[in-house]
Amino acid sequence: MILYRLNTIGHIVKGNSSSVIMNQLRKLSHLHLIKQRAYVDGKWVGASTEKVFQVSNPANGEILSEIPDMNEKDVEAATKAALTAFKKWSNIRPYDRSKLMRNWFDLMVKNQETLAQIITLEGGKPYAESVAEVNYGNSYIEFYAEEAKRINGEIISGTQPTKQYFVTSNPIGVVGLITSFNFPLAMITRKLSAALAAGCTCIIKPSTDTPLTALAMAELAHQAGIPKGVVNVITGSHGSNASIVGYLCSNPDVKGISFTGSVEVGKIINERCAPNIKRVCLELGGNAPFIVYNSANVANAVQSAISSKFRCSGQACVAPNRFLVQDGIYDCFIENLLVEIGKLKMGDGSHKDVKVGPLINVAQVEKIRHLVEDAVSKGANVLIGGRKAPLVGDLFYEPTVITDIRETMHIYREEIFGPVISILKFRTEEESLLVANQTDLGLAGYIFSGDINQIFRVSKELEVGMVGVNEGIISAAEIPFGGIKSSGIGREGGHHGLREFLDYKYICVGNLN
Ligand SMILES: NC(=O)c1ccc[n+]([C@@H]2O[C@H](COP(=O)([O-])OP(=O)(O)OC[C@H]3O[C@@H](n4cnc5c(N)ncnc54)[C@H](O)[C@@H]3O)[C@@H](O)[C@H]2O)c1
Ligand SMILES: O=CCCC(=O)O
Repeated sequence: MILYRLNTIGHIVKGNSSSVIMNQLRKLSHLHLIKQRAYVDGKWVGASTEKVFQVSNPANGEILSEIPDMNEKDVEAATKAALTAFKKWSNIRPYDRSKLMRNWFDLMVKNQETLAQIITLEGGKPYAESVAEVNYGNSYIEFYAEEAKRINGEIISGTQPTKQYFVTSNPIGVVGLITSFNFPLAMITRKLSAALAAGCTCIIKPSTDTPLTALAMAELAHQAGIPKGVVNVITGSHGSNASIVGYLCSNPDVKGISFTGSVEVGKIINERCAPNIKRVCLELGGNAPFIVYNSANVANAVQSAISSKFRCSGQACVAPNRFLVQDGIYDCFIENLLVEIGKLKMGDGSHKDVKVGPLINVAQVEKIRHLVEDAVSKGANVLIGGRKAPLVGDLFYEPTVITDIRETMHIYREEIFGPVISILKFRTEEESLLVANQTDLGLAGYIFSGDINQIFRVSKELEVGMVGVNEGIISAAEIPFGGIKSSGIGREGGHHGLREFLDYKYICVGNLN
C-alpha cells in the first residue's frame, strides 16, 4: 500500500503520514494541487497557533484534509504582505498584469479535471457540474485578463476655456474577498480576477466548508508567476470566521471588502465596515420567482426548472425559490415536472450518473427539513420527496415538489437553498407580479412566456437585479451579476465588476492660455 505524508511546504508526497489524509485524495491524479497550508506572501504557511480544522466530504463524511485555523495575527501578516505587494502590482503595466493573469488562466484550464475533482470532494457537487463550474470560473480570469488592458481615464469637455479636466481610474488598494461554499472556484475568480485586473492585491477568505479549491487555485497562481503578496489565502474554522472577517473589515489598510454569502453575514460585514466608510460589495441571498405563464413552452419551462433548481442540489443564489404557475398550464407543468424529477439520481457526485449530490452540512439539511415541515403543517401538499434520504447519506435530501404554498409559510419568504420546488397557482399577470415582488430579496427572477409584450412588461416590473426570459441559466463572465433590495450592493462580472475595485481621481489643470 502506498502511504502519503505532507512535506514542509504542505504538498502531499509519498511516505508515512502522521496527518489525517483521506483515502479519496489518494485517488486524485494530480496530488500536487491538494494543499494543507494557507498561502501568505508567496509561502505555504500554518496558523501562528498551529491550530487546524478538518475539511470533510459531504457525500460520506470522510475527512479530506486538515487546514490551518488562523486568527487575527495571521490575517495581519497577510495584510502586511498585500500592502507591500500593492505598491508594485498597482504600478506595473496593465499589459504585464494581463499576461500574468493569462498564464494563470492557462494553468487553470490545464488542471481543470483536478480542480473539478477537488470541488466535488469538498462540496459534493456532481462531477459534471464541477467541470462546468471550472469552465465558468475560468471565464472570469480570461475576461478580466483582457479588461486589464482597457482600464482607461477620461478627458471631460469643460465650459471654462482656461481649464482642462481629466479623470483617472486607480486601484483602491488591498481588498478582502470572502466567499461562500457553493461555488468555491467561480465565486473567487469572479472577485479576484476583477481585483487583479484593476491593480488591487487580495486576501481571500474561502468558506470554511470548501477551502481546498481556493488553495489549489493559489498554487496555480503561484506557478503562473503572480508575485508574492498579490494573492493571499487565509483559512479558518467556523469558530474563527467572525474574528478573521472582523479584522479585515476593521483594518484601515484593507480598503474594500467583497463578500459573497448569506444576508445574515452580509449585514454583519456591512456594519463592521461602516465606521471606516470602507468600500463594500455584497453578493447575498435570493428568493427568485420562476413564473410560468399560459403562453409558455412547457417543455422548455420544465427543463429550465430542473437545470436551474437542481444545480448544486438547489444551493445556488440564483436558484428559483418560488414557482408561480398560471392556472391554464398548471396541471401540464406539474405532470411533466414530476416525470423529469423521477429521473434524477441522488448520490456521491463522483459517480458519473449522479445528478443531485448532498447538501453541504447538517445545518443546511435541518433548515430544509424545517421549511418543508412548516409548509406541510400549514396546508402544503408534498407531491414527491419531502424527506431526508439517510440510506444515501446523512446530508442528502430527496428532490421535492410541494404545492399550495401560502404567504404564512416560511418557505414563501426564506431562501430554501436545497432541492425543493415550491409551487403556487395564479390566475392573472397582476397577481403573479404581486407575489413575485412580495419579498425583501431581489437577486434573480425568471419568466416563461410566449408573449413578447408580456415579457417586456413583466421584466420591467420584477424587483430583481437579473431576469431570465425563457432561460434558467443566466450567469456569464461578461454580464453584471448582482441584486437589489437585501440581495446586495454592487455588481460582479462584466466591465461593471471592475468599478468595485477602482477609485476615480479628477484632475483639473487650470490657468491655460
Ligand atoms: N449573490 C451571489 O452572488 C451569491 C453567490 C453565492 C452564494 N450566495 C449566498 O450565499 C449563501 C450561502 O453561502 P454560505 O452558506 O457559504 O454563506 P455564509 O454567509 O454562511 O458564509 C459566507 C462566508 O462568510 C463566512 N462566515 C460565516 N459566518 C460568518 C460570521 N459570523 N462572520 C464572518 N464570516 C462568516 C463563511 O466561512 C464564508 O466564507 C446563500 O444565502 C446564497 O444565496 C450569494
Ligand atoms: O450561487 C450563486 C452563484 C451562481 C452563479 O454564479 O451562477
